[in-house]
Amino acid sequence: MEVQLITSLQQRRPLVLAVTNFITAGAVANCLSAAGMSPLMPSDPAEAAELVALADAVVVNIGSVGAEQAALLRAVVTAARQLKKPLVLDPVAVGASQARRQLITELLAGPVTLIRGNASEIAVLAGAASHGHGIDAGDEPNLAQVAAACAKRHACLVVLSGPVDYVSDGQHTKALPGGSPLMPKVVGTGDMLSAFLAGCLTLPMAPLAAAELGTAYFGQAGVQADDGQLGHWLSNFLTVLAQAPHDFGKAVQTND
Ligand SMILES: Nc1ncnc2c1ncn2[C@@H]1O[C@H](COP(=O)(O)OP(=O)(O)O)[C@@H](O)[C@H]1O
Ligand SMILES: Cc1ncsc1CCOP(=O)(O)O
Ligand SMILES: [Mg+2]
Repeated sequence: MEVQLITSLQQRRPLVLAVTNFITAGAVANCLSAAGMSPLMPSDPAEAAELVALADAVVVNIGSVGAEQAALLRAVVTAARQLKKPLVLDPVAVGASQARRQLITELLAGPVTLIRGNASEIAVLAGAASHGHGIDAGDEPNLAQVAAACAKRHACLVVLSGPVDYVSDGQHTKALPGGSPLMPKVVGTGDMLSAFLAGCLTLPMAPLAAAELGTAYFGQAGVQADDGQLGHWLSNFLTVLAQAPHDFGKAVQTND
């Protein structure tokens, strides 16, 4: 069932409009493309409404928080809400600066479909103590509760990633093991997961189930891409994503 859904998604090639950051934009575009999705990265707020209208799903990421990027984020988020597109928010390093916290508060004044962040980022958005170190997560306790609290507070789905990923709608929280210890060492894996989940929200299933499927699928692809060498992980991962999903459909199914 899950495998058929992923195959149908790849046949549709959903257009994912992605405002990422200047560090990981290329990796995110290649990840989406390998996974059978069509990436488009906007750069001018003036074209936001037109590009969002073309998109099947939208992901925004606050990794680069300059004034121009903030204007682009506002324009894209506003258009996504007006046009009722699935909208994923990635609060990169939100605990690191006042500017990031302000921007996130502004972007979360309206609804989003899903927030995807690491444990420290989600803790900040849940109003809990957090121990992040720039883009990296610190040690945070009670991860399932933190994910659920964040989902309730912002009335959306939450994916809290890490050695175990937690997917929550505030009422139900699922823990999904998977992934590789190499993944937090490759810059951009979180950004890729956020963008990938935006595309998964176009699946013909409940958004919570789509978020669980997408998170499990990404994690299993991450396991398969691990040959023990950090420098190989990203190219292996693109190769695994580009394979027909039946090649690792079993692993996805047993993860549920
Ligand atoms: N120690 C780990 N073991 C296995 N997978 C991990 C580990 N840390 C992160 N991941 C995986 O890496 C991806 C990105 O998560 P994370 O590193 O938390 O995001 P970010 O890059 O935003 O900090 C997710 O798919 C997650 O499951
Ligand atoms: C290094 C860096 N600096 C600002 S954004 C960014 C990339 C963050 O990517 P990820 O959260 O996926 O590791
Ligand atoms: Mg991140």
